Amino acid sequence: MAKVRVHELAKELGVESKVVLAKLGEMGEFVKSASSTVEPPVVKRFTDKFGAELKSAGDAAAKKAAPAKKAAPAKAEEAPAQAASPTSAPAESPAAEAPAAAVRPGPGPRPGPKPGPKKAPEPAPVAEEPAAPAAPAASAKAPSTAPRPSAPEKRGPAPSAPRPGGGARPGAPRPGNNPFSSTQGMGRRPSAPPRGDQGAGAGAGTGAGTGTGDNRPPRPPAGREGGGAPGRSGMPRPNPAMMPKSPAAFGGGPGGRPSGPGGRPGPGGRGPGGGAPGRGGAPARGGAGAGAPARPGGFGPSGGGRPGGGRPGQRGQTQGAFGRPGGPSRRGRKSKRARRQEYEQMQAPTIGGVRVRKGDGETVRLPRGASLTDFAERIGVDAAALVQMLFSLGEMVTATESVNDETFELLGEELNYNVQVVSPEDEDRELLESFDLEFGSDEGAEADLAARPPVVTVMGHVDHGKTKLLDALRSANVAGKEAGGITQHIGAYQVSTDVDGEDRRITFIDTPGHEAFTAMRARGAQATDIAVLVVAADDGVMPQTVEALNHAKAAGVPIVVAVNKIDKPDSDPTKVRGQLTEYGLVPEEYGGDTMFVDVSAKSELNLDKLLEAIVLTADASLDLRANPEQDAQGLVVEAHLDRGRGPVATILVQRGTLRVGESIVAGPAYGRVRAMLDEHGESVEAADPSRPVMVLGLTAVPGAGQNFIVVADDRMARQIAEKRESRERAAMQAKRRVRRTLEDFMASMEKGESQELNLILKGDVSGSVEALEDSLAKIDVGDEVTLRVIDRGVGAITETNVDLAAASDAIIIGFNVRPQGKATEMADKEGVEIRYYSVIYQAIEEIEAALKGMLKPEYEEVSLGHAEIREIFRSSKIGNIAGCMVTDGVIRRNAKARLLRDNNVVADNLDLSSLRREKDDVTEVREGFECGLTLRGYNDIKQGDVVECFEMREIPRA
Ligand SMILES: Nc1nc2c(ncn2[C@@H]2O[C@H](COP(=O)(O)OP(=O)(O)OP(=O)(O)O)[C@@H](O)[C@H]2O)c(=O)[nH]1
Repeated sequence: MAKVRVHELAKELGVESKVVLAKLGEMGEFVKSASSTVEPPVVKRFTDKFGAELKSAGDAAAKKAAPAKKAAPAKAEEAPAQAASPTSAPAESPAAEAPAAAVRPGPGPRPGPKPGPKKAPEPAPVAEEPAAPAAPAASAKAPSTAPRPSAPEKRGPAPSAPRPGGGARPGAPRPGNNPFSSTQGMGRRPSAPPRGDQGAGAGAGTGAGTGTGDNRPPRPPAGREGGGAPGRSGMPRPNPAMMPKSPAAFGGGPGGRPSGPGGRPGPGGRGPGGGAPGRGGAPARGGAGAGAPARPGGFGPSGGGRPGGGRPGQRGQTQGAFGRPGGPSRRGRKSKRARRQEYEQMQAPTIGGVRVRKGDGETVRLPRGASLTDFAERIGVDAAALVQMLFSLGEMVTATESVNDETFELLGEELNYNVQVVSPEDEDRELLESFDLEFGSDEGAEADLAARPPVVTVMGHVDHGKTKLLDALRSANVAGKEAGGITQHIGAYQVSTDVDGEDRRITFIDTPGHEAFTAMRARGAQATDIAVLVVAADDGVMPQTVEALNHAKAAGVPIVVAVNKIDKPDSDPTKVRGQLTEYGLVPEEYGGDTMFVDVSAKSELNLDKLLEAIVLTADASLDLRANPEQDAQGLVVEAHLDRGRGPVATILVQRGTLRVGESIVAGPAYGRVRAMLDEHGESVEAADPSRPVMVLGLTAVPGAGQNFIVVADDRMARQIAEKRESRERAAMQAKRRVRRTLEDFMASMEKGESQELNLILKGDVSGSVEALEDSLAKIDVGDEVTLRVIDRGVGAITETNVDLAAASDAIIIGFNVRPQGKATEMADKEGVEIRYYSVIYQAIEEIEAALKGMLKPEYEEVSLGHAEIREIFRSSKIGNIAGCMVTDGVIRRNAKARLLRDNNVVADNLDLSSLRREKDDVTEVREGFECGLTLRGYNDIKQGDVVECFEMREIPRA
């Protein structure tokens, strides 16, 4: 299904584009204008939702217009019919025939000559004269001038001929019938009915039709022709704002270029008829055609032969004749718009010196990362006004920059809109919905659900043995099952265990630590069914034990406690039980409901008991079932870029079955599953619920915790992925933008600097990059220094990274990755620093130190001592020398000093420039000693004054 433009959709439903735009807006679709395209799924949703409603509204509107439409043709047809009736005067017959024929233009050409000769002889000689000229005319022109109501025969011949522009018959402008018009198109405007309408009205009176009226806005005076007005009266008046900007907007259709006949009509010159609401093009032509015989020397198709020159009525059609661009003059419209704006402005309140129209508290939904321009479009104001408004509110934001949620909230409050920034999850759900997809729930009924293995995450304090335990569980299992199998770390694995004679599988997420767990949860993804809390029996409950426990509890995940290292002599499993009881984890043996298993990862002790406890806990507190038959869905556990295999992602199937060859979209990555491997490196054809597999074939590296979903085809996958990517980018920009108020800006300008550390993070797996970024975000060094991660990614450090770093003064942090190609060389040349790490904490520590190094030093005053001035020696060379007694502390040369008189500071921040004991220059003099000193540039000292000596010392940053 091809994309559809808004106006096409509107036409289909018979409503105005703005109605469709408004409805789309209600649906949360962000469509700019009538010419914007709408994705097929959105169209479907739209028509499902509003189709019926709008269609009926559209029909109603059409019906309203219809009577007028129908009335005219009816009248017209009636008239000829009457005319043709035997009761009519014979003289009228020929003329009457012509219109009759014209009503059905198809046979048009025939009737002309036919009735002509046939009936002409019959009528009385009186009739012969006028009829004769009419007949040929009819035969030649009837088709084009088709609509000729009763007027002609009444008015008779030539003089009134042009008038009958009455041609204004809707059916008249039949394609290809006008021998004079080369431009006369085949139903170029399917909107013939309105034209007919107008024509019917306008033409009736003005004949002048001139077709020229086409693009004109309504001109009330046009109604002067009398006929025009009635014809139009039944119609909605075209809104100037809705008028196309150029004739081209009409598709150059008959309306756009009155063409042919219109060109020649002498009568056409009477333009006003054309004043009829523009589209009267067709009928006008009719009129013109009628006029043709009178003025055969037109310009032909170029139309507007003498379109009244600069008359407004003529615009839009002058091109051919005068070589002027045929576009409508904008003067009139502009002033109208300006007037409207002025009016609106008058009603608009002033905020910070800017007039912006306020809302009525209506809800405006914006995607995260939207810009002021997006917001301005939704509420129909000028983006520049919003920029200015924000500026006055202390925020400096450009119109196209992504704006953060708080700023939108602020704006919403000021302007009385309920701004809803759609959360990424909601946005994603809506995105999938637009493709008729839903993530997160099983399809089908209860009966379709089948039991699935529990998914387990191992958490606990540092060094309590998480990794060791995961390794032990895996190798013990592998050893038992497939001796010799080479296990690979793919981020998750499955083991099986025998519980009550039943073979039960358990899936372990192989990235220990609650960082991975929380990172997933932060994305709204919950992969974990059960948490194994590892506590070393020799160490007991530690801070991270509690943290992990809280995370699991917050996620509502049942906990199994693995009391580890029981092989150690100083282990005390009982103590661990006691400690955890305080945190609400009461062992079963104490009457609680938490299973505690004493294990030793090192000696592989009680591992089977731990597995059993997991299965039993799952059975007792969880209903782990999923539909294995549907299209697969799940989560990305880990992903990285493999040199040989390209992007590789370990995914966990949560429901459905994933098969090789299926199209999937995982976060912003998509592709077709080329191959699937399990933790033993064996290829897998199908992965059922709770099964972790490594998937090859994606186009990019998705992030840990992002969801994946099987879709119908690659195209859909790509569309979803692209949308996600652009949204992610926008959201990232919004997040990255440091919220900087005007005050901040001023302050940093005053300081003459602003300190910012830009980083580019590269890591081997997405999990580590995310963990690093999250941890960096938590470094708090106050407001003076900001840390910005300007780019992050998985894979080697490339020249592009160096390029970006050079351009933005950034440092590149490589975590378990090396540079690629000439990246190092380039970095040296560009002066870009690349730092390599393999331990996260080290990276964080160093960056924190760097940030602190960027802080301006802070000083504190440290009092050194006091000296009382006992005597003053005056020297012409060096000024007044104070003879002092150090009363406490020390007096140090080059230190700072202040002068106190009766305990009041009389001079501050003086420099103690020289210090002597006896005749020797000294650096310091201690309490109880006499000394002579001078204060640089200060001579106003008196006996009894006290010199306080102090130093400014840098305060070490915490
Ligand atoms: N004696 C004994 N030592 C163990 C046992 N389990 C783990 N260890 C040791 O404890 C240390 C830490 O084990 P890891 O598995 O690395 O601990 P971890 O919790 O994964 O540590 P982080 O990854 O730093 O959070 C290692 O030296 C292990 O050999 C055990 O059951 N008994």
